[in-house]
Amino acid sequence: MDTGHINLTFLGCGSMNEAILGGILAGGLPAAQVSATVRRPERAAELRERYDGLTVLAGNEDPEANRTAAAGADVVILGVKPVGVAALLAEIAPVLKPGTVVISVAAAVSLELLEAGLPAGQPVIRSMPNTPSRLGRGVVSLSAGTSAGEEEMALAAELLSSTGRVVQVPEEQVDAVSAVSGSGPAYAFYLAEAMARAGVELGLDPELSAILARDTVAGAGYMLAEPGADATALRRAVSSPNGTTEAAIRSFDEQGLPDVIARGARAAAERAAEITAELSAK
Ligand SMILES: NC(=O)C1=CN([C@@H]2O[C@H](COP(=O)(O)OP(=O)(O)OC[C@H]3O[C@@H](n4cnc5c(N)ncnc54)[C@H](O)[C@@H]3O)[C@@H](O)[C@H]2O)C=CC1
Ligand SMILES: O=C(O)[C@@H]1CCC=N1
Repeated sequence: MDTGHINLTFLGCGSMNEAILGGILAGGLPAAQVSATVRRPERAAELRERYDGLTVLAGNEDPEANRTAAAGADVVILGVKPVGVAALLAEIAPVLKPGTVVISVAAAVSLELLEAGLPAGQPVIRSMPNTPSRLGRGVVSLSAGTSAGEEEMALAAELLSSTGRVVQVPEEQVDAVSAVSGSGPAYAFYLAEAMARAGVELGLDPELSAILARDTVAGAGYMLAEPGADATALRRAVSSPNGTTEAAIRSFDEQGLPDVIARGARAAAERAAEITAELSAK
């Protein structure tokens, strides 16, 4: 798939869309082919400063920003909060080219809602990325809308491949993907925070403990990223029989930590379903 002449635009460019933008530019798509819209001019200036050659339009000073960016695009990536998606679609629907591929990264926003806000036949893809995309270490799922065929899915996969791994899932699984990999980086950061606090309780200097925790979670992440890595085998390699690690893991198991994590992920998926229901009731 040739992305050589693709014009790509990011509508809304906060944490998630900037992470994708960063990954795609680092992957070699020329900034001249990419644009982004934001609300505040200060945020636009920040992005222009950070990404040389990127066109950034700010809605607060140019009410046509989203329409201008969307009208010229072959692919648009919607990166606003779920509650803002319908209004954004209403804004851009009249100016989109018929073949423009609309990708939404919004959690809980169904393909049905996306398609209802766009002209019939517009190719739409629902995706669930995560923030390590910025480093090319993300994982993103794609689910095809009714008018997104193999060609559009291949184009989206090709564009997003520089952000990390791309998987295809049926839409019914997106909330589960979100609960594992969409929110997942926050779980890993939460673990690092908890480990740092544990070190302080054991008498370490807070700054040192934060460094130990951060570098350890990052180092473990690098090991997991190696080809063929297996989390269970890697964990066992740290755990000497009857040693210190085993004592910690036994304590985690006795306290039901795997269940705690499963219940947390379930809460994330349930919240996604709740937001979907809230949005469809509007
Ligand atoms: N943050 C994450 O790790 C992930 C977020 N997502 C999804 O990504 C979407 C964005 O989330 P975040 O980046 O975290 O939020 P964010 O608040 O950092 O970014 C949203 C951005 O959109 C801008 N914006 C809002 N309305 C706009 C409009 N009409 N025109 C132009 N810009 C507009 C806001 O000013 C803001 O900068 C959400 O729908 C979320 O569900 C999905 C996966 C992971
Ligand atoms: O917290 C959220 O709602 C979004 C979706 C997945 C990660 N962040």
